[in-house]
Amino acid sequence: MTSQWSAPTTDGPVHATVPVPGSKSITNRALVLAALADGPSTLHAPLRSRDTTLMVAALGALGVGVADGPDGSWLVTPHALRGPAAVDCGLAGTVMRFLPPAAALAVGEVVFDGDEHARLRPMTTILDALRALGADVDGEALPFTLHGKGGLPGGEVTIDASASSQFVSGLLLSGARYEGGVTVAHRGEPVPSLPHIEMTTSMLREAGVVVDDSTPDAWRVEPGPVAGREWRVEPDLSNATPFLAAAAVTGGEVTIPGWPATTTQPGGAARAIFERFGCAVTADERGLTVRGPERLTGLDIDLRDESELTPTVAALAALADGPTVIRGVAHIRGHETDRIAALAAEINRLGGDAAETADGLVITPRPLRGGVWRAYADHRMATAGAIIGLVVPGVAVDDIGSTTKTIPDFPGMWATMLGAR
Ligand SMILES: O=C(O)C1=C[C@@H](OP(=O)(O)O)[C@@H](O)[C@H](O)C1
Ligand SMILES: C=C(OP(=O)(O)O)C(=O)O
Repeated sequence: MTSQWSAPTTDGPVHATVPVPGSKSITNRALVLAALADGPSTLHAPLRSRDTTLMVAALGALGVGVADGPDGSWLVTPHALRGPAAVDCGLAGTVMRFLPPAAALAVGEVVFDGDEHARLRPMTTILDALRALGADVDGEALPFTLHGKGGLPGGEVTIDASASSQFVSGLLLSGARYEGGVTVAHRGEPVPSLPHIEMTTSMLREAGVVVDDSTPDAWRVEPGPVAGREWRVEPDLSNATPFLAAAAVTGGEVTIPGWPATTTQPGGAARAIFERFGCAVTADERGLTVRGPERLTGLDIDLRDESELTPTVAALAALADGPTVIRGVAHIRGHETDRIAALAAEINRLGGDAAETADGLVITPRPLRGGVWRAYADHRMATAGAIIGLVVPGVAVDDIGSTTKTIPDFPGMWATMLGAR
């Protein structure tokens, strides 16, 4: 179901404190690790959105117990994974890439499918890797079927992970439960979104798993138990960026409470990125605060490590004072939609000047006009449209419902933020 939304325009600086829900990436890793653990786990402040409830439903279908705690937490009781089961991945990369390596441990058949666009997202690399590690898989992309044998030999595999870091993360998350553990080597163009692999290795270590990542482009997970534990989920720093952008484009001030002092989330790079656009950024006991400048500076930026920030950066760039070059994100053509093509098309539709390059965009600011901003079912395209709509009257986002992928109530949060000034 799609839902057109008139993006609110503000006639003054936005001033607000905006608590943001938990990290999608941490929540879905914690769920998988909790499902594979040797005892119960609790996830405190998990994200409850489409991507994470799909993960919970899938684990439930495989026999894992996930119950609601009294305070919004999730209580996970592991169980030997079993089919037959059907897994709906929606459009979630973390479900389609993190769950098959776990489901390969199940007894019985597990069928995976997802949204129409999910069927186009790259999967062959991880399915071939699972075959090389001993799994029996029919298919090259969604939909596909895993014939689980109750365990997996594991061992060494070489893959080209240049299309997604999630291929590496997915194999590592379940690797401790394979008989020989797993060694993943990458050969090819650079792996994108490397902080997300650090998030994986760091969470594995928190669960007591032995990981060796001392060699670039190679990761070793020793076989052994995964500990059940208490997981505390940080706020989603990438989802914080549209709200921080509201301060940036209106010369206002937005604070995100609970911003961690250190993090493996690539959204942590938002601090430096907003500074480069000319914003003042401070971190104190209230959280992270961005103050918008009179005019945003255009910049030349490589977003390979934090590629999921590209839609926010592109929206800021379209409203800046000088041209911006975004580099290093060729692989985001395989995200929820082809984000390079989508951003260029939508900025240009509103009268802007955005040109696609092989690995990014060149955006030259021009006065923008209202019109329909298409989201392509992509939550971050939708929030990019909301940012532009703040200062360009008459922008309507065609599918604001897509934001439920990782934010339960984006329109409500946006309205509360605007009402606070
Ligand atoms: O592991 C994760 O949680 C993610 C890894 C990244 O994927 P890519 O490596 O495909 O960019 C990121 O863009 C995505 O939003 C979440
Ligand atoms: C690329 C993204 O999501 P996914 O986890 O579905 O890959 C994203 O959230 O920007």
